[in-house]
This record gives sequence, C-alpha cells and structure tokens, in this order.
Amino acid sequence: MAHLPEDFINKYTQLLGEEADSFFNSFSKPVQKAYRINPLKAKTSALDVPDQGHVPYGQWGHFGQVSGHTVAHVTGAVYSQEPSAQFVGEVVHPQPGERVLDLSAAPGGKTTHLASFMQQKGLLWSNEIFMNRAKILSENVERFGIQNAIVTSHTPAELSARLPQYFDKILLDAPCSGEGMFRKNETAIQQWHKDFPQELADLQRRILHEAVKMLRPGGQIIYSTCTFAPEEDEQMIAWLMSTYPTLTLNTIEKPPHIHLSDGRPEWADKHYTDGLSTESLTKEKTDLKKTARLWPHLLNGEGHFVAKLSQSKEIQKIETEVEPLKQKAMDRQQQQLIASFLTDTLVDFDLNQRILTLFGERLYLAPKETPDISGMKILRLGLEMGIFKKKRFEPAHALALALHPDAVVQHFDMTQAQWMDFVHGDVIRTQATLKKGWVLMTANGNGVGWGRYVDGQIKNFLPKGLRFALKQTDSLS
Ligand SMILES: C[S@@+](CC[C@H](N)C(=O)[O-])C[C@H]1O[C@@H](n2cnc3c(N)ncnc32)[C@H](O)[C@@H]1O
Repeated sequence: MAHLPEDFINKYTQLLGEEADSFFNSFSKPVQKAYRINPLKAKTSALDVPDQGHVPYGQWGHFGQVSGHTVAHVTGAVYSQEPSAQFVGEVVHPQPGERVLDLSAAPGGKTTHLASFMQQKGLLWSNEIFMNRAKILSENVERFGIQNAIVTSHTPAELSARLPQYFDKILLDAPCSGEGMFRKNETAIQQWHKDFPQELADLQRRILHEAVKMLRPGGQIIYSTCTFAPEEDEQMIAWLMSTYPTLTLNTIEKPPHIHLSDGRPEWADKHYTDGLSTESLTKEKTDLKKTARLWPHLLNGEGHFVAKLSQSKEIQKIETEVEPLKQKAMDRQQQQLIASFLTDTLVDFDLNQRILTLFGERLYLAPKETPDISGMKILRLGLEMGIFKKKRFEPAHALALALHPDAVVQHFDMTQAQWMDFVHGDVIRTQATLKKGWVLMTANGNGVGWGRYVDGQIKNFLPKGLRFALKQTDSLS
C-alpha cells in the first residue's frame, strides 16, 4: 500500500466512518490504465492496442495500456487517460460549433476529449499557465489532429481581461491537492500536508472568479478536481453559488451501473468535522448531491469530483464586444504558392468558415470565431497549414496529423519495415507509382507525417524532435 500521511488517514477515518477501511484498502490495488479512441482520425478500429473492455462512461474509452512508440499513439489514434478522468469530458459534452474554454488544460487529456465531441467545429480554447506545460499541451493537440483549437499560455486573469463573457462552456479542471492521484503518483503523497487542501482552495477561488467573468449569459461552467478534500469540492461549489447567486447547479446523471456517487452536502460546511446532518442544511447545500464523486473503492479508476453549473441568461451583458481576429493576409506570391499546394496536394480542402492568416512566415487556418489575439501568447492558432520558405511552401506536420488519406492527392501506406525507417528519420525507397511532390505517409490507415517523392525515393519530413528508433520486435499492428 502507498504510505498515506497520518493526518490524511485521520481526516478520512472521521469523514467516511464505516466506509473508511474499504477506501484505504483501495490504495493497495493496482492503478487501472485506460485510453480513448480518437474519432477525428480516419481509422478508429483494429488499432495496435490492447482492449480490456469499455470504460463505462462515453463511447471512446477502453481499459488497457498503450505504449508511447506504438503506431496508435504516434498517429494520435488513441490518447492515454485514466478512466475516472474520462468522466469529466462526458460532463462537459460540448456541441460542435460552440465556444469552449479549457482553462487549465495541460497536458491535454480533457482538451483532446472535448475536441472529440466538437468534430472540428466551433472554437476550443485550450490554455495552460506554465509555458513548458503549454508546449506539451500543444504537441498533444497536434498529434490528436485537432483543427479548431487555439492554445495559449496565460494566467486566468490575463485571459478574462481579453475574453469577457465569451464562452458557451468553460472547464476548470483545477490545480488541486491531488489526493485522488495518491495511488498513481508518489509525489502527490509527498507534497500533501494537512493545510494543503485549504491552500489550493484559496487558489481555486481566485481562478473561479476569473472563469465566471468569461462565461456568456446562459453558459455552463464545469469544475473538476482529482481530490477527495471537501475544502476543494463541495465547499468550493457552496462558496461559488453563494458568491454568484446567478449560477445554478445542474444535476450530473448517475446511472447505477457506473457506480458514481453523489456529492456530500454535509461536507459543505467548514465545520464538517463536527458531523452536521443533512437535515440541518439549507436547500442550497443539499443541492450539492447533484455533483458527482468518483471513489476508487467503488469503481475502476482514481478519485475525482465534478460539478456543473449554469449561468443565468438574464445577467447583464458587458458593453465592450470582443473584437474579431485581425487577419494577416498573404502577399501575391504566397497566395500563388498556397493555391498550387492546395491543387497539387490536397483534395477538395474546405477553407470555408475558417480564416487563413499568417503568423510570421507560418500560415494558419483559424476558426472563424477567433477573436483578436494581438499581443497574446499563442502556441497554436487552429490548424497550422505550413511555412513559407523563400519561393516554396512546406506543409506543417500538424496538417499531416489532421488530414485523412482520402483528403490528399497521394498517400503512401507504410509496411512494418518502412514505418521503422520513417520514425527513425530515414529516406523510404519505393517502386510505387507516385508523382513528384508531397506524399502523406500513413501507418495503419492514419497520417503520421509528410514525405516528398522524387525518383523512387520519399524524403522524410518527420520533425527531428519526434524521431525515434524501434527494435525489430515492435510491430505495426
Ligand atoms: C489537473 S491539472 C490539468 C489537467 C488537464 N486538464 C488534463 O486533463 O490533462 C491542473 C493544471 O492547472 C495548472 N495550474 C497551476 N497553477 C495554476 C494557476 N495559478 N492558474 C491556472 N492554472 C494553474 C497546472 O499547471 C495544471 O496543468
């Protein structure tokens, strides 16, 4: 069993009573690995991954462990995510066309899940305060083939100053004391101390103030943590509702077979350790049953808490409208180069409802909903199309990961040996009939990078930082 802090044991012995033993025993059980299949990819079945059964929430989750060098991982056909975390995206459940903010998004588990629902339509704004983590987030967005995501690195306050009342849905998957990750991550145990939940709660309140500012009238905010601490869960939602009376708590459905639990209204009071009974609570507090808790002793996954709230449609609209994107247009030569690329390389590529815009020498296809981003710390602006280099246009790696094989004039499906050469960065020799130019390299049916065919050879454009060596035993499918 993980060595649990004494204060933690005392706290949950008191809170959980008879249930405490079973709760503590769950810490000696192995962590259940899982992943989600990516519906944005061309091929979503018969992947090179183990399948130990469906995660009971949602359509894409499976139990099983995926290694980082498998074709399924490298092509972004799957995303590894522990099962309980998969429930959060299900609660957000954005619709195609909405404006959605994932406020603390790295490394991207929830963002990639939200993108699966949005089907490349609308705007998915994915933000992470720390630049080093935002870079990892951006790489994961790229590998997943997401076309409608803007990735930024800002503080919540910087973002709310730019985007007041802007979003239909906001997810705050909050920085938390991480008690629900104790089984998965030894460091979470080492960082924990008795006052840690209260310290994190102070931070969460500050972030929530900013999140509420960005919610449009009638919009929804989803708050989640991976901790059991009432200070960060029920008490946070009780505080949020009393601070913002225009917010209403929505019920999270809990079908019996998935073993979710109601939130605990009796823990919403700061003096919960005094053992308040639910009868003595106000209606506002008993409403907290509408939130959801995921307990590791009751289901197959780690600990989580989720709440969903709606903003009133009647709140006063802000007067200053957020300005639309100031498009940076291409010059004549660039327009000609991109026109030739679209004709020679892509098939019926749909530029409609999106904005082609330059960012330095890089060309992006931004969602039509993109606001003015001047001066912001942007890592990704929708779909990166490619870069202009002197008199030529070179397609971006992100474009290869976002395209289906039927969306390009020529693709090349690699054998096992060719895949090993390609990820290693080698030239691929072939007798296949190809015309000179760009080729989408595919592995097990999904795009994985660009090649350029000339005279029986495909030159390798896999970015250097993504190359790796495989052993003979690693198989393609
Ligand atoms: C629970 S993690 C997010 C996990 C992510 N949503 C996912 O599914 O992959 C919380 C995130 O909050 C970020 N964070 C830490 N301090 C923050 C702050 N003061 N404001 C906003 N975000 C913060 C962390 O860097 C971390 O990436």
